[in-house]
Amino acid sequence: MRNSIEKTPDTQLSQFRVRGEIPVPVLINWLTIFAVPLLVFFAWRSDSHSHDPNTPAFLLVFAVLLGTNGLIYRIGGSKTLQRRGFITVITLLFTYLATHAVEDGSAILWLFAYPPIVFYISQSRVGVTACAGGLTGVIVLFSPLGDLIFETPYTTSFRLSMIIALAFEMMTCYILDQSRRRSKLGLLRLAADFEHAAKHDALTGLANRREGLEQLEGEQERYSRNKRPFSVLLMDIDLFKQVNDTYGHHVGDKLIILVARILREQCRKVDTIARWGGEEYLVLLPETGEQAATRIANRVRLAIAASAITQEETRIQATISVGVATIHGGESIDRLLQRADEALYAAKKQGRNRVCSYNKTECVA
Ligand SMILES: Nc1nc2c(ncn2[C@@H]2O[C@H](COP(=O)(O)OP(=O)(O)OP(=O)(O)O)[C@@H](O)[C@H]2O)c(=O)[nH]1
Repeated sequence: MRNSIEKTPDTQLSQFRVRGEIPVPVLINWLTIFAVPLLVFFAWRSDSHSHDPNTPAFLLVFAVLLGTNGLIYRIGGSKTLQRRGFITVITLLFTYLATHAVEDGSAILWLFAYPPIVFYISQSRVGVTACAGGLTGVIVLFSPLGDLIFETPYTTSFRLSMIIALAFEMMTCYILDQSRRRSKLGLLRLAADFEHAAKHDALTGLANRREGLEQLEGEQERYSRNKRPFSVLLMDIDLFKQVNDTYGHHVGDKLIILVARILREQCRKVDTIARWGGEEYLVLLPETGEQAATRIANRVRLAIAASAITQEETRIQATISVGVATIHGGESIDRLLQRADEALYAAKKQGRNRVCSYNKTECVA
Protein backbone atom coordinates (compact mmCIF):
# COMPACT_ATOMS: atom_id res chain seq x y z
CA MET A 1 0.00 0.00 0.00
CA ARG A 2 2.78 2.36 0.97
CA ASN A 3 4.33 2.11 -2.49
CA SER A 4 1.11 2.89 -4.29
CA ILE A 5 0.47 5.88 -2.02
CA GLU A 6 4.01 7.24 -2.51
CA LYS A 7 3.42 7.09 -6.27
CA THR A 8 -0.11 8.55 -6.11
CA PRO A 9 -0.28 12.06 -7.48
CA ASP A 10 -2.31 14.39 -5.33
CA THR A 11 -4.92 14.52 -8.08
CA GLN A 12 -5.72 10.80 -7.96
CA LEU A 13 -6.30 10.61 -4.24
CA SER A 14 -9.98 9.83 -4.72
CA GLN A 15 -9.01 6.21 -5.44
CA PHE A 16 -8.34 5.84 -1.72
CA ARG A 17 -10.95 6.36 0.93
CA VAL A 18 -10.54 7.58 4.44
CA ARG A 19 -13.14 6.56 6.98
CA GLY A 20 -15.80 9.28 7.41
CA GLU A 21 -15.20 10.76 3.97
CA ILE A 22 -18.27 11.03 1.73
CA PRO A 23 -17.55 9.04 -1.44
CA VAL A 24 -17.84 11.17 -4.58
CA PRO A 25 -20.48 8.94 -6.27
CA VAL A 26 -22.65 9.13 -3.14
CA LEU A 27 -22.32 12.91 -2.99
CA ILE A 28 -23.22 13.21 -6.68
CA ASN A 29 -26.26 10.98 -6.11
CA TRP A 30 -27.43 13.18 -3.24
CA LEU A 31 -26.81 16.38 -5.17
CA THR A 32 -28.80 14.94 -8.08
CA ILE A 33 -31.67 13.92 -5.77
CA PHE A 34 -31.65 17.46 -4.32
CA ALA A 35 -31.24 19.31 -7.63
CA VAL A 36 -33.82 17.53 -9.81
CA PRO A 37 -36.95 18.51 -7.77
CA LEU A 38 -35.46 21.97 -7.19
CA LEU A 39 -35.08 22.50 -10.94
CA VAL A 40 -38.61 21.21 -11.54
CA PHE A 41 -39.87 23.61 -8.86
CA PHE A 42 -38.03 26.59 -10.40
CA ALA A 43 -39.26 25.57 -13.87
CA TRP A 44 -42.82 25.65 -12.59
CA ARG A 45 -42.25 28.95 -10.75
CA SER A 46 -40.42 30.70 -13.56
CA ASP A 47 -43.44 30.06 -15.74
CA SER A 48 -44.92 33.11 -14.05
CA HIS A 49 -41.74 34.89 -12.81
CA SER A 50 -39.37 34.79 -15.76
CA HIS A 51 -39.38 37.15 -18.71
CA ASP A 52 -37.85 34.41 -20.89
CA PRO A 53 -40.52 31.91 -22.04
CA ASN A 54 -37.83 29.26 -22.67
CA THR A 55 -36.61 29.17 -19.08
CA PRO A 56 -39.01 26.46 -17.79
CA ALA A 57 -38.10 24.20 -20.72
CA PHE A 58 -34.36 24.73 -20.18
CA LEU A 59 -34.59 24.05 -16.46
CA LEU A 60 -36.57 20.86 -17.16
CA VAL A 61 -33.95 19.76 -19.69
CA PHE A 62 -31.24 20.20 -17.03
CA ALA A 63 -33.36 18.18 -14.57
CA VAL A 64 -33.73 15.40 -17.16
CA LEU A 65 -29.99 15.46 -17.95
CA LEU A 66 -29.07 15.18 -14.27
CA GLY A 67 -31.62 12.38 -13.77
CA THR A 68 -30.32 10.53 -16.84
CA ASN A 69 -26.74 10.85 -15.63
CA GLY A 70 -27.82 9.30 -12.31
CA LEU A 71 -29.65 6.53 -14.11
CA ILE A 72 -26.67 5.73 -16.35
CA TYR A 73 -24.51 5.42 -13.24
CA ARG A 74 -27.08 3.08 -11.63
CA ILE A 75 -27.05 0.85 -14.71
CA GLY A 76 -23.39 1.03 -15.81
CA GLY A 77 -21.69 1.78 -12.50
CA SER A 78 -18.91 3.90 -14.09
CA LYS A 79 -17.80 6.45 -11.50
CA THR A 80 -15.72 8.41 -14.02
CA LEU A 81 -18.63 8.73 -16.41
CA GLN A 82 -20.94 9.76 -13.57
CA ARG A 83 -18.49 12.44 -12.38
CA ARG A 84 -17.75 13.81 -15.84
CA GLY A 85 -21.43 13.82 -16.79
CA PHE A 86 -22.36 15.64 -13.58
CA ILE A 87 -19.63 18.27 -13.94
CA THR A 88 -20.62 18.90 -17.57
CA VAL A 89 -24.33 19.29 -16.76
CA ILE A 90 -23.82 21.58 -13.77
CA THR A 91 -21.29 23.69 -15.66
CA LEU A 92 -23.86 24.20 -18.44
CA LEU A 93 -26.59 24.81 -15.87
CA PHE A 94 -24.60 27.45 -13.97
CA THR A 95 -23.58 29.11 -17.24
CA TYR A 96 -27.25 29.27 -18.21
CA LEU A 97 -28.24 30.68 -14.81
CA ALA A 98 -25.53 33.36 -15.08
CA THR A 99 -26.20 34.44 -18.65
CA HIS A 100 -29.98 34.33 -18.77
CA ALA A 101 -30.88 36.32 -15.65
CA VAL A 102 -33.35 33.63 -14.64
CA GLU A 103 -36.09 34.73 -12.21
CA ASP A 104 -35.40 38.40 -11.33
CA GLY A 105 -31.70 37.90 -12.01
CA SER A 106 -31.10 36.42 -8.57
CA ALA A 107 -30.49 32.92 -9.97
CA ILE A 108 -26.88 33.97 -10.62
CA LEU A 109 -26.33 33.71 -6.86
CA TRP A 110 -26.46 29.90 -7.29
CA LEU A 111 -23.01 30.29 -8.85
CA PHE A 112 -21.65 30.25 -5.31
CA ALA A 113 -22.60 26.57 -5.10
CA TYR A 114 -20.29 25.69 -8.00
CA PRO A 115 -16.73 25.99 -6.53
CA PRO A 116 -17.18 23.73 -3.44
CA ILE A 117 -18.93 21.06 -5.51
CA VAL A 118 -16.44 21.06 -8.34
CA PHE A 119 -13.42 21.01 -6.01
CA TYR A 120 -14.85 18.13 -3.98
CA ILE A 121 -15.90 15.87 -6.79
CA SER A 122 -13.07 16.41 -9.25
CA GLN A 123 -9.32 16.52 -9.29
CA SER A 124 -7.69 19.68 -8.00
CA ARG A 125 -6.50 20.58 -11.51
CA VAL A 126 -10.07 20.32 -12.88
CA GLY A 127 -11.39 22.41 -9.97
CA VAL A 128 -8.85 25.18 -10.61
CA THR A 129 -9.50 25.16 -14.38
CA ALA A 130 -13.29 25.15 -13.99
CA CYS A 131 -13.26 27.94 -11.40
CA ALA A 132 -10.76 30.08 -13.32
CA GLY A 133 -12.88 29.61 -16.45
CA GLY A 134 -16.07 30.38 -14.52
CA LEU A 135 -14.65 33.56 -12.99
CA THR A 136 -13.34 34.73 -16.34
CA GLY A 137 -16.78 34.04 -17.82
CA VAL A 138 -18.48 36.11 -15.11
CA ILE A 139 -16.00 38.98 -15.61
CA VAL A 140 -16.68 38.94 -19.37
CA LEU A 141 -20.43 38.69 -18.72
CA PHE A 142 -20.27 41.75 -16.48
CA SER A 143 -18.04 43.69 -18.93
CA PRO A 144 -19.34 45.99 -21.68
CA LEU A 145 -18.83 43.05 -24.08
CA GLY A 146 -21.24 40.95 -22.00
CA ASP A 147 -23.76 43.77 -22.14
CA LEU A 148 -23.63 43.64 -25.91
CA ILE A 149 -24.42 39.91 -25.98
CA PHE A 150 -26.71 39.40 -22.97
CA GLU A 151 -29.42 41.47 -21.40
CA THR A 152 -28.48 41.32 -17.75
CA PRO A 153 -30.17 43.43 -15.07
CA TYR A 154 -27.15 43.74 -12.74
CA THR A 155 -26.01 47.05 -11.30
CA THR A 156 -22.34 48.02 -11.30
CA SER A 157 -21.98 47.62 -7.54
CA PHE A 158 -23.65 44.18 -7.69
CA ARG A 159 -21.28 43.14 -10.48
CA LEU A 160 -18.20 44.25 -8.54
CA SER A 161 -19.38 42.62 -5.31
CA MET A 162 -20.25 39.42 -7.14
CA ILE A 163 -16.83 39.18 -8.83
CA ILE A 164 -14.94 39.90 -5.60
CA ALA A 165 -17.09 37.52 -3.54
CA LEU A 166 -16.80 34.75 -6.17
CA ALA A 167 -13.02 35.18 -6.42
CA PHE A 168 -12.79 35.12 -2.62
CA GLU A 169 -14.92 31.97 -2.43
CA MET A 170 -12.91 30.21 -5.12
CA MET A 171 -9.63 31.00 -3.36
CA THR A 172 -11.05 29.77 -0.06
CA CYS A 173 -12.33 26.57 -1.70
CA TYR A 174 -8.93 26.01 -3.31
CA ILE A 175 -7.07 26.46 -0.02
CA LEU A 176 -9.50 24.21 1.88
CA ASP A 177 -9.36 21.62 -0.87
CA GLN A 178 -5.55 21.57 -0.84
CA SER A 179 -5.58 21.23 2.91
CA ARG A 180 -8.13 18.38 2.69
CA ARG A 181 -6.06 16.56 0.07
CA ARG A 182 -2.85 16.95 2.10
CA SER A 183 -4.53 15.73 5.29
CA LYS A 184 -5.91 12.76 3.42
CA LEU A 185 -2.50 11.95 1.98
CA GLY A 186 -1.00 12.25 5.47
CA LEU A 187 -3.61 9.90 6.90
CA LEU A 188 -3.11 7.37 4.13
CA ARG A 189 0.67 7.49 4.61
CA LEU A 190 0.21 7.01 8.34
CA ALA A 191 -2.06 4.02 7.74
CA ALA A 192 0.47 2.58 5.29
CA ASP A 193 3.26 3.06 7.86
CA PHE A 194 1.20 1.29 10.51
CA GLU A 195 0.44 -1.53 8.13
CA HIS A 196 4.11 -1.84 7.25
CA ALA A 197 5.17 -1.78 10.90
CA ALA A 198 2.59 -4.44 11.76
CA LYS A 199 3.97 -6.77 9.11
CA HIS A 200 7.70 -6.13 9.22
CA ASP A 201 10.61 -6.47 11.55
CA ALA A 202 12.06 -3.09 12.53
CA LEU A 203 15.72 -4.21 12.64
CA THR A 204 15.98 -6.01 9.31
CA GLY A 205 12.95 -4.83 7.36
CA LEU A 206 12.07 -8.46 6.67
CA ALA A 207 8.55 -9.80 7.17
CA ASN A 208 7.87 -10.50 10.83
CA ARG A 209 6.69 -13.83 12.22
CA ARG A 210 3.00 -12.93 11.93
CA GLU A 211 3.34 -11.90 8.30
CA GLY A 212 5.44 -15.02 7.63
CA LEU A 213 2.65 -17.18 9.07
CA GLU A 214 0.05 -15.36 6.99
CA GLN A 215 2.06 -15.97 3.83
CA LEU A 216 2.45 -19.64 4.81
CA GLU A 217 -1.31 -19.97 5.17
CA GLY A 218 -1.86 -18.36 1.78
CA GLU A 219 0.69 -20.68 0.21
CA GLN A 220 -0.94 -23.70 1.80
CA GLU A 221 -4.29 -22.68 0.28
CA ARG A 222 -2.63 -22.39 -3.13
CA TYR A 223 -1.02 -25.78 -2.61
CA SER A 224 -4.38 -27.39 -1.78
CA ARG A 225 -5.70 -26.04 -5.10
CA ASN A 226 -2.79 -26.66 -7.50
CA LYS A 227 -0.94 -29.43 -5.62
CA ARG A 228 2.41 -27.81 -6.38
CA PRO A 229 4.41 -28.29 -3.18
CA PHE A 230 6.25 -25.50 -1.43
CA SER A 231 9.19 -25.68 0.98
CA VAL A 232 10.33 -23.84 4.05
CA LEU A 233 13.85 -23.16 5.25
CA LEU A 234 14.25 -22.58 8.95
CA MET A 235 17.62 -20.99 9.69
CA ASP A 236 19.52 -20.04 12.79
CA ILE A 237 22.83 -18.18 13.14
CA ASP A 238 25.34 -20.50 14.76
CA LEU A 239 26.72 -19.71 18.19
CA PHE A 240 25.23 -16.27 18.08
CA LYS A 241 25.32 -15.86 21.83
CA GLN A 242 29.13 -15.89 21.62
CA VAL A 243 29.05 -12.97 19.18
CA ASN A 244 26.89 -10.97 21.57
CA ASP A 245 29.00 -11.90 24.55
CA THR A 246 32.33 -11.17 22.82
CA TYR A 247 31.55 -8.05 20.78
CA GLY A 248 28.35 -6.71 22.29
CA HIS A 249 24.70 -6.65 21.32
CA HIS A 250 25.13 -3.93 18.68
CA VAL A 251 27.58 -6.12 16.76
CA GLY A 252 25.12 -9.02 17.06
CA ASP A 253 22.49 -6.73 15.54
CA LYS A 254 24.80 -5.91 12.63
CA LEU A 255 25.25 -9.60 11.98
CA ILE A 256 21.49 -10.15 12.02
CA ILE A 257 21.14 -7.35 9.43
CA LEU A 258 23.94 -8.81 7.29
CA VAL A 259 22.26 -12.24 7.18
CA ALA A 260 18.96 -10.57 6.23
CA ARG A 261 20.67 -8.71 3.38
CA ILE A 262 22.26 -11.87 2.02
CA LEU A 263 18.96 -13.70 2.24
CA ARG A 264 17.35 -10.96 0.19
CA GLU A 265 20.13 -11.18 -2.38
CA GLN A 266 19.98 -14.95 -2.65
CA CYS A 267 16.22 -15.49 -2.73
CA ARG A 268 13.69 -14.84 -5.47
CA LYS A 269 11.15 -12.00 -5.39
CA VAL A 270 8.33 -14.50 -4.87
CA ASP A 271 9.95 -15.98 -1.78
CA THR A 272 8.95 -14.69 1.63
CA ILE A 273 11.80 -14.06 4.03
CA ALA A 274 10.77 -13.59 7.63
CA ARG A 275 12.65 -12.92 10.82
CA TRP A 276 11.24 -15.80 12.80
CA GLY A 277 12.84 -15.03 16.15
CA GLY A 278 15.98 -13.40 17.60
CA GLU A 279 18.56 -14.92 15.23
CA GLU A 280 16.17 -17.23 13.44
CA TYR A 281 14.84 -16.75 9.90
CA LEU A 282 12.21 -18.51 7.87
CA VAL A 283 12.19 -18.56 4.09
CA LEU A 284 9.06 -19.68 2.26
CA LEU A 285 9.80 -21.00 -1.21
CA PRO A 286 6.60 -21.26 -3.29
CA GLU A 287 6.34 -24.08 -5.81
CA THR A 288 9.70 -25.51 -4.77
CA GLY A 289 10.38 -29.19 -4.14
CA GLU A 290 12.78 -30.56 -1.57
CA GLN A 291 15.80 -30.93 -3.85
CA ALA A 292 15.62 -27.38 -5.15
CA ALA A 293 14.95 -26.06 -1.64
CA THR A 294 18.05 -27.83 -0.32
CA ARG A 295 20.08 -26.38 -3.17
CA ILE A 296 18.86 -22.85 -2.40
CA ALA A 297 19.50 -23.33 1.32
CA ASN A 298 23.04 -24.43 0.65
CA ARG A 299 23.66 -21.48 -1.67
CA VAL A 300 22.46 -19.13 1.09
CA ARG A 301 24.59 -20.93 3.69
CA LEU A 302 27.74 -20.58 1.55
CA ALA A 303 27.03 -16.91 0.80
CA ILE A 304 26.64 -16.15 4.50
CA ALA A 305 29.79 -18.09 5.42
CA ALA A 306 31.70 -16.04 2.85
CA SER A 307 30.52 -12.68 4.23
CA ALA A 308 31.59 -10.77 7.29
CA ILE A 309 31.11 -7.55 9.15
CA THR A 310 34.04 -5.45 10.27
CA GLN A 311 34.22 -4.18 13.79
CA GLU A 312 37.26 -2.12 14.76
CA GLU A 313 39.31 -3.82 12.07
CA THR A 314 38.19 -7.27 13.16
CA ARG A 315 36.34 -9.36 10.61
CA ILE A 316 33.42 -11.11 12.25
CA GLN A 317 31.96 -13.99 10.29
CA ALA A 318 28.88 -16.05 10.90
CA THR A 319 27.58 -19.37 9.74
CA ILE A 320 24.05 -20.64 9.71
CA SER A 321 22.35 -24.00 10.13
CA VAL A 322 19.28 -24.69 8.04
CA GLY A 323 16.39 -27.12 8.34
CA VAL A 324 14.46 -27.87 5.14
CA ALA A 325 10.93 -29.28 4.94
CA THR A 326 8.62 -29.64 1.96
CA ILE A 327 4.87 -29.90 2.32
CA HIS A 328 3.18 -33.15 1.37
CA GLY A 329 -0.30 -34.66 1.48
CA GLY A 330 -2.74 -32.80 3.68
CA GLU A 331 -0.06 -31.67 6.12
CA SER A 332 -0.78 -28.71 8.41
CA ILE A 333 1.47 -25.65 8.66
CA ASP A 334 2.24 -26.51 12.28
CA ARG A 335 3.43 -29.97 11.32
CA LEU A 336 5.50 -28.60 8.43
CA LEU A 337 7.19 -26.09 10.74
CA GLN A 338 7.77 -28.79 13.31
CA ARG A 339 9.55 -30.92 10.70
CA ALA A 340 11.68 -27.94 9.60
CA ASP A 341 12.55 -27.33 13.24
CA GLU A 342 13.56 -30.96 13.72
CA ALA A 343 15.74 -30.75 10.59
CA LEU A 344 17.34 -27.57 11.96
CA TYR A 345 17.97 -29.31 15.26
CA ALA A 346 19.67 -32.15 13.33
CA ALA A 347 21.86 -29.61 11.51
CA LYS A 348 22.94 -28.09 14.84
CA LYS A 349 23.55 -31.50 16.31
CA GLN A 350 25.67 -32.65 13.41
CA GLY A 351 28.10 -29.79 13.88
CA ARG A 352 26.34 -26.58 12.57
CA ASN A 353 27.04 -24.69 9.31
CA ARG A 354 25.05 -27.23 7.33
CA VAL A 355 21.70 -27.84 5.66
CA CYS A 356 19.57 -30.75 6.79
CA SER A 357 16.43 -31.89 5.12
CA TYR A 358 13.78 -33.58 7.25
CA ASN A 359 13.52 -36.57 4.91
CA LYS A 360 17.24 -37.18 4.52
CA THR A 361 19.60 -38.44 7.16
CA GLU A 362 22.59 -36.92 5.34
CA CYS A 363 23.12 -33.19 5.72
CA VAL A 364 24.87 -30.88 3.26
CA ALA A 365 27.89 -29.14 4.67
N1 LIG B 1 22.13 -8.80 19.21
C1 LIG B 1 20.97 -9.45 19.27
N2 LIG B 1 20.91 -10.63 19.93
C2 LIG B 1 19.75 -11.29 19.97
C3 LIG B 1 18.57 -10.76 19.37
N3 LIG B 1 17.57 -11.64 19.58
C4 LIG B 1 18.10 -12.68 20.28
N4 LIG B 1 19.42 -12.48 20.53
C5 LIG B 1 20.37 -13.34 21.22
O1 LIG B 1 20.65 -14.48 20.42
C6 LIG B 1 21.19 -15.45 21.28
C7 LIG B 1 20.71 -16.82 20.84
O2 LIG B 1 21.46 -17.74 21.50
P1 LIG B 1 21.13 -19.27 21.58
O3 LIG B 1 19.69 -19.49 21.33
O4 LIG B 1 21.70 -19.81 22.86
O5 LIG B 1 21.84 -19.88 20.39
P2 LIG B 1 23.29 -19.75 19.78
O6 LIG B 1 24.27 -19.07 20.68
O7 LIG B 1 23.11 -19.10 18.45
O8 LIG B 1 23.70 -21.24 19.62
P3 LIG B 1 23.21 -22.28 18.55
O9 LIG B 1 21.88 -21.83 18.09
O10 LIG B 1 23.10 -23.57 19.29
O11 LIG B 1 24.20 -22.33 17.49
C8 LIG B 1 20.74 -15.10 22.69
O12 LIG B 1 21.89 -14.69 23.42
C9 LIG B 1 19.82 -13.90 22.49
O13 LIG B 1 19.94 -12.97 23.54
C10 LIG B 1 18.68 -9.49 18.73
O14 LIG B 1 17.71 -8.95 18.16
N5 LIG B 1 19.89 -8.89 18.70
